[in-house]
Amino acid sequence: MKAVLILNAGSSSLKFALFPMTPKLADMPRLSGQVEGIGAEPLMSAKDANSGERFTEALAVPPDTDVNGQHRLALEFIFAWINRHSPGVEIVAAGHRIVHGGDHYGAPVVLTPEVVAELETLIPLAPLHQPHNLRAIKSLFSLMPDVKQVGCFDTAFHRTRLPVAERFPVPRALFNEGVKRYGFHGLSYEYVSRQLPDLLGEEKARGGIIIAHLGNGASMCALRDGLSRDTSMGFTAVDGLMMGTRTGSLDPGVILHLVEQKGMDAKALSNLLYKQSGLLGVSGISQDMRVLLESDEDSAKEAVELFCYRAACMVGQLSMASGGLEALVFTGGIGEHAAPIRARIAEWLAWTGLHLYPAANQRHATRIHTKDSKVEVLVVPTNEEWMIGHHAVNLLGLG
Ligand SMILES: Nc1ncnc2c1ncn2[C@@H]1O[C@H](COP(=O)(O)OP(=O)(O)O)[C@@H](O)[C@H]1O
Ligand SMILES: CC(=O)OP(=O)(O)O
Ligand SMILES: [Mg+2]
Repeated sequence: MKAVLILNAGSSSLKFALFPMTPKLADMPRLSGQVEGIGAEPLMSAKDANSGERFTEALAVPPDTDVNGQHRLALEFIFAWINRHSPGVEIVAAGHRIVHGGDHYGAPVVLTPEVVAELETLIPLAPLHQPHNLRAIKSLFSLMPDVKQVGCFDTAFHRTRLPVAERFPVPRALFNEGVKRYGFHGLSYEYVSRQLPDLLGEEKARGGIIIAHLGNGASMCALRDGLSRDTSMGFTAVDGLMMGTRTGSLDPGVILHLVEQKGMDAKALSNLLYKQSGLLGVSGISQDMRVLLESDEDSAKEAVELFCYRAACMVGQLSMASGGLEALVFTGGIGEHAAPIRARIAEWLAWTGLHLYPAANQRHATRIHTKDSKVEVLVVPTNEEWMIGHHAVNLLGLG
């Protein structure tokens, strides 16, 4: 059997899928799974669709292994598992999520060592993702030198954003050097937006839509005519919404204060903004929404409330770019699975006439709004892996 291997390195997870080519890309993967909790307690869960076997195992991580080391272990663990579960499978292509494509890459690309070298220059703009994305590609160069690899960019979907949504109010010279708003989670938005005509009808799907991708990394995208018009993340994936460990938007004066009054250098700041803040920083307990929702601590409740408030504010802000709000769509680990978070965000938005139907929300139904809600509210599981596979097969002319 021929198959396409997909690797999707997120900030706290490494997801994989092996899609059969039968002869075009299958809808469902033969093997799929992820190591989640990278940086905390990595746990591998995977599924073999052929045998129906499900597999879960905590990774043995030597003490003091940093996030990079944990991502490396996760990759080795996944390769070994795929090897054991894919006798008779011929991998004919591989597809990767690459978080930052910079100014140069606006569409999927066949990966060569030269392309990877160029993408390495963007590591400072996506320190939680780009190194892991590129490590997976380089590992496959040596493990499967004959297999063509395709890179798909999180930034690409936002190329249609409004020109005004591209700029920061900084001197022109910086904009010309590439200091601009790119946006991320584009593969997720592309996958989810493709489902909307079926779910909402063609006409409504062309209207003002906001997709909320709430995972360990979180962002929102304003769409009109099915295209990205603006998004909450900017130059880097630390902007916008509050996240698992990232601040999201922050008064730049806070950074000046930390440098001038506390003598923090770039490394310390990066650590604070990307790794010590967000849900983890405010709660002092965990970056994992599941843990916070179960906690009775006031600090956990405060972190959850701040997450929801800032998410609701962003819906208000982005409704400008989408020219109204016909539908709000939840996706990502939190968006798909955390009913209390969807409910609290909806409460803040009640003034718009948006109302959830609690029982539908509780069971994570596709449509979770009441009959009289002025805004449709959907839960649509994302599938970045399928989207990457689709692009890889098209670009390589395999399907
Ligand atoms: N049942 C659940 N309830 C609340 N939060 C959940 C649930 N399942 C997953 N999550 C949250 O989803 C996050 C991971 O989202 P995901 O989109 O997979 O992450 P990544 O950003 O690494 O791709 C976890 O950190 C966890 O907080
Ligand atoms: C761009 C980004 O934040 O990705 P993730 O949610 O996978 O961390
Ligand atoms: Mg993700």
